[in-house]
Amino acid sequence: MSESVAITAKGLTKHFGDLTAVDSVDLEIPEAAIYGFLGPNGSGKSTAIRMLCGLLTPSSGEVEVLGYQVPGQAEQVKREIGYMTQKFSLYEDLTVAENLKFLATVYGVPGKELSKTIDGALERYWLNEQRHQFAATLSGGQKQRLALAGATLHRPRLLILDEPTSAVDPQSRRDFWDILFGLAEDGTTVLVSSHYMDEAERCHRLAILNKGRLVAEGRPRDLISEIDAGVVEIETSSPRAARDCLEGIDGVQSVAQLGARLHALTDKNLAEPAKLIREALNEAEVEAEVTAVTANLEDVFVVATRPNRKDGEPGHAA
Ligand SMILES: Nc1ncnc2c1ncn2[C@@H]1O[C@H](COP(=O)(O)OP(=O)(O)OP(=O)(O)O)[C@@H](O)[C@H]1O
Repeated sequence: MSESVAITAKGLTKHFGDLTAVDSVDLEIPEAAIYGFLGPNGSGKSTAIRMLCGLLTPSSGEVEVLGYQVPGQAEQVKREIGYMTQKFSLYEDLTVAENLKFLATVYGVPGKELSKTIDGALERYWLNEQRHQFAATLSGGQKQRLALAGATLHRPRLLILDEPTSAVDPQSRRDFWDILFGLAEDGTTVLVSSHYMDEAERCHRLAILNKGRLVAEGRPRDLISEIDAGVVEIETSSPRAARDCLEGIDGVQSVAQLGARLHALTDKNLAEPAKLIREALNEAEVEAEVTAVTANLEDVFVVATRPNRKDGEPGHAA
């Protein structure tokens, strides 16, 4: 990954009437990085991304993208970006190759480069065998690769992906990410919003937003190692009783269900968090296996987006 900066934002803010959708966000996004935006529904991810690439005018704040000032030079930026949303927006009654040809023409790819561009895209996105197939008949993963091929035909320096893999199976999601890593290696900066932790974990860097504010930022492994909490895993056949018993105990910040297990997030300064939890469960006669564990990204997310009990504001984990 190169160390140059692709995007700098200072005090980025967007109001919609009385609502502050994005609130004084400062960001520095490295060039050729896959940069993730994670946050609950309505936390401002899409609004922030759209402002960062010049598609939406900020209420206040400054953004520099690929050397251009936004919003002043937003038109120049638009030529450098590729945009793909979760909704499949290509023509279902055209073949794969016809869809790409249409898009290449819209992007102004010169006639003599057309077939080379399309052949290159079919190769890169593993769609050669489907080139004469109607888009409507493609699998979810193939449609998604076609959408990505379409969004990158003009070789954008910045690629925006809004929840790109919400409709595909895990294998297709892995394949898709392999392609993204290839694009980043070739120098493309990728902004991706997601609800999936496994997807967020693959990003080079992450911004976690909550109620429009940046509440954590960094490399996933650093966010995990610097988490402002202890994590205790609880395996029990009575998760509800365990939660009821633990919530509200001094030193326990929150209890969240992760798959079949519970994760209790405890104050970081507790000497023996597992002992505290074990004793509380024993006293309440809830049978459970209790172990102190290393945090994962979901724990980071819970800590970063939890309401701060004292003032009702989001907690700051960064
Ligand atoms: N054009 C708009 N007019 C009014 N309010 C808007 C507009 N666009 C977004 N909002 C509001 O701004 C807030 C942030 O929305 P945004 O779509 O950026 O969140 P998000 O984190 O991307 O959400 P999701 O994960 O659900 O896509 C929400 O409360 C949303 O309703």
